[in-house]
Amino acid sequence: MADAEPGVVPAVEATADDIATMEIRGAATIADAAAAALATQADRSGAESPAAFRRHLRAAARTLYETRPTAVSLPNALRYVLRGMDGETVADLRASTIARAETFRRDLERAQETLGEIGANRLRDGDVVMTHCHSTDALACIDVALESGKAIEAIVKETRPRKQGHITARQLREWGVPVTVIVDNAARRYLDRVDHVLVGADSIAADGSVINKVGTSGLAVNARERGVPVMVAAQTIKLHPDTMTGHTVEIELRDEREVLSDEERATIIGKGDEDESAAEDDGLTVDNPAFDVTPARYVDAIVTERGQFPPESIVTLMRELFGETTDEPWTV
Ligand SMILES: O=P(O)(O)OC[C@H]1O[C@H](OP(=O)(O)O)[C@H](O)[C@@H]1O
Repeated sequence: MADAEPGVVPAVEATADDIATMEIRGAATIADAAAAALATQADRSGAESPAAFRRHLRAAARTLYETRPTAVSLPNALRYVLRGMDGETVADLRASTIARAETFRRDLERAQETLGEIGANRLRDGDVVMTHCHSTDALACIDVALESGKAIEAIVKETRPRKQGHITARQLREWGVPVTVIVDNAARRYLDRVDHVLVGADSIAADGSVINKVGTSGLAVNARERGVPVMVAAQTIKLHPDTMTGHTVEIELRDEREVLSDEERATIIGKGDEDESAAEDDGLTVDNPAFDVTPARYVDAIVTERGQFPPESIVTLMRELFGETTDEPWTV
C-alpha cells in the first residue's frame, strides 16, 4: 500500500487495505464501501478550511482508487460522491458529502433490487443456471425468481484461484437452492444441463464487451457453442465511461502466490524454499490475471436496473448516463 496521503483518516486507509487484499470484494460491494469511506472521511476530517477539506477528500478518493484497477464501479462511486461535495464552509461541505454518499448507497441497493426483478423475468420455473465467481447482481436475479415461487437449480463453478464460487454456493444453499459445485475445467461438460449462464461484471465497455472474473470468456464461448444463453447482471455503475473515448480497461494482475504457494513453486523448480538461490530468476513465471474480456457477440443480454439490453446497444445507455466526460474522480 502506498504511503498515507496527508489528511486521510485511518478508517479510509483501512478500507483501502481491505479492498486491495479482497477482504472487501465484488464490484458493487467495493463501490458501497468506497462511498461509505468518503462519508467517514468527511465526518472525521480535521480540516480547518474548505480548501483543506476538499483536498483531503480528494486524497481519500485517490487512496481508495489506487487499490484495484478493473472494477469501474469504484471510480464511478468516487466521482459521484465528490460531485456532491458542495458548500462554502467546512460544515456545509461535510454535510453535503455525507448526504451524497448516503444517496449513492441507497440508490445502489435499490438498483440491485430493480435489476434482480428484471433479471428474474428471464428465469423460468425449473431452470438450471451456471454461475462463475460471486456476483451480488447475479444472485439478486435468482433471489427474486425464488421469491416469486420459481424453482431454480445451480451449477456453481469453483472459480480458481480464490474460489469465490464457495461464497455463491453458500448463499444459494441458504436460500434452499440445490447446488452442484464443479471445478472450472468441468464447465463445458455440464453445459448440456444448463438453461442460462448467469454472471456479473466488473466493467462493461462501450462496445458491449464484458470484463468479469477470469474464465468468463471461455465459459461464454463454450456456452454459445452449446446454445446456452449468457446473461450478464450488471448495474449501470459497472458501465465504463472511459471506453467511449477509446480507452481500454486495465486487467488486474494479482500476486502469483494466489496461484502457486512458495512451497509449490519450490517443488516445481526442484529447490528448497529456504535455498537462497531460489530468489534468483529460476525461469518459472506465474501469471495471475484476475479478469478477462468477453466480446459482445458471446453475450445474449446485459441486465441493468434500467432494463435489459443487447450488449451492442449498451453504448446508448452509457452516453445518456455519463455524457462524454471521463476525468479522474478527483478532478471533478
Ligand atoms: O458487483 P457484483 O455483482 O457483486 O460482483 C461483480 C464482480 O466482482 C467480482 O470481482 P472480484 O471478486 O472483486 O475480483 C466478480 O468478478 C464478480 O462477477
